Amino acid sequence: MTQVLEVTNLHKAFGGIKAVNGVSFTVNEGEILGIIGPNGCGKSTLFNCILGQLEPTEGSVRLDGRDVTNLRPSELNRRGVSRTFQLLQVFPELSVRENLILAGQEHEGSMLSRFFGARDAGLSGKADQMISFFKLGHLIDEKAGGLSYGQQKLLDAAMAFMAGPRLVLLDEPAGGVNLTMLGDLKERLRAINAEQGATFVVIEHNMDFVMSLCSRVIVLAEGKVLAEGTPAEVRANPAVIEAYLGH
Ligand SMILES: Nc1ncnc2c1ncn2[C@@H]1O[C@H](COP(=O)(O)OP(=O)(O)OP(=O)(O)O)[C@@H](O)[C@H]1O
Repeated sequence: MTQVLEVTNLHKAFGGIKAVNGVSFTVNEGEILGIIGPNGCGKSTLFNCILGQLEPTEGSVRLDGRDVTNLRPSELNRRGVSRTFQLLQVFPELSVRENLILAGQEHEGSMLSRFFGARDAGLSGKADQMISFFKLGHLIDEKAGGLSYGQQKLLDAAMAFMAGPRLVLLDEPAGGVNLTMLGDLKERLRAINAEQGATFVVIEHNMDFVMSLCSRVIVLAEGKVLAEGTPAEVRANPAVIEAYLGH
């Protein structure tokens, strides 16, 4: 099995707070890995250390066997690592298609696109593919700001996959999304995984969403890995029930 991501003994302290305290895990090619845990257990800090937004105090991050610890987010993006944010990053004044083209341009490192708008640069074919894949065809020319919150989340996910990246990290994709859209989002994420072999890691509070989407789940508690396994194994783990599920 090919390992896409390997996190080894990662630590991040903020003064006396050990937000991430010796976390190690791997993500295999084509896998959907879920990371769950109670509020404040270190999920976002872990993501931000992997993505170059925070400098780990200790430990390493490898992508396809190469050390990428402390690389800047833009460099990681060029190497095929993409992410969504807890708070939406879509551009409300731009159309669905323009948002997707812009996401593709940013992957290619053209931050100038932020200033000069979404020029095509050969990306519209790919944008149309994503629009059809994420079933956004009826909204193609709508301004992103006019979409429902759930539709914007779908667009946000489509933007992260725009560059056909090696690895996508999804930060609470289900947050604030209604049940119908949640079903659509899950179905589309499953499909992109099955049909395109996309590898991704999902941080999520919504337990049902994680348990039904992910092939493997890691449970964090107080900055450490408390448990790891299939959704069924994790659900049955007494330590997990005590620390998280029981609340
Ligand atoms: N910039 C920071 N400065 C100081 N402490 C921080 C900082 N960022 C996070 N922390 C602390 O680190 C710990 C882990 O926080 P983190 O946001 O990573 O948890 P989380 O699991 O993502 O929480 P949530 O589910 O609420 O988003 C918390 O105690 C938090 O208060």
